[in-house]
Amino acid sequence: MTTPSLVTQDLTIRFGGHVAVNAVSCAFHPGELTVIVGPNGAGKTTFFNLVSGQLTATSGRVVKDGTDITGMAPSARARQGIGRAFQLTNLFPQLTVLENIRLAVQARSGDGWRMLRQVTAQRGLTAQAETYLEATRLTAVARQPAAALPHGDQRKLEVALLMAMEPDIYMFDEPTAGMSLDHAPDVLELIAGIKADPTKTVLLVEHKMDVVRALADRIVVLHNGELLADGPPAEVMSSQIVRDVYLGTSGGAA
Ligand SMILES: Nc1ncnc2c1ncn2[C@@H]1O[C@H](COP(=O)(O)OP(=O)(O)OP(=O)(O)O)[C@@H](O)[C@H]1O
Repeated sequence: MTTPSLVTQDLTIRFGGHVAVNAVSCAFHPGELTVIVGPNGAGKTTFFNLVSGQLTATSGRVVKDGTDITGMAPSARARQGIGRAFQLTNLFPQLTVLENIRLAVQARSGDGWRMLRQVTAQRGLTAQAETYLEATRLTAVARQPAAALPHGDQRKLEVALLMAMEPDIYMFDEPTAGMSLDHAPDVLELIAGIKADPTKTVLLVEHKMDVVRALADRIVVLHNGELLADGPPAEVMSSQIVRDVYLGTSGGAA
């Protein structure tokens, strides 16, 4: 077993009297894709927010490659290699697809938003951006404004932006939500490609059981903010407690 890249220790957050994530201890490893499932309100998105920094834990810790990142802002966590796909919020809608990806490459390369750069360096950025365009099969729409893309291509662009940041930890929250059936396989293939890289750790929140079956190396089940089960997909999905509280309460899940 590899050393975990990401560990949560007794991770907890309270909203008033409500404990949305309750003492969740979990370790995530490079080369492994973990799907986090659970009924509505189980705490999945809140758990993600605690890892990526949108929320700060009431108690417990988040540790990335041995560094305690619990108190860090989202931008500092991103610099530590935590990458989370957000719908649309990272896009500049009036800029083209290529320009959006180029900005992400530039941000990661440490040049920030500096405009005056040498032509050769600019070309290097464009060449890198083009590799992510090709990887996400967006080359044909490279010159279109991001805002003009159909929903499915916008989701692919979100994956391209995330890849351009070259994180160690990829976090996807329902990556095919709202996508048509013909676009979803492209995004799932992209995520499968990322998980094939033994240096990358992938966390996925997902409701669709066909997506879980296609991608999961491991399943973590949250219920009422607590870790209910954690293990290989076949073991977790056949466990009686999971069938009772999760599959039993979520009619569309099976
Ligand atoms: N900022 C907040 N203030 C108060 N309560 C919150 C807040 N964020 C989340 N909660 C509560 O925490 C619980 C967990 O919510 P969360 O969105 O994490 O669940 P989820 O498993 O992602 O659900 P879904 O599958 O419906 O997206 C819910 O009861 C929710 O109402």
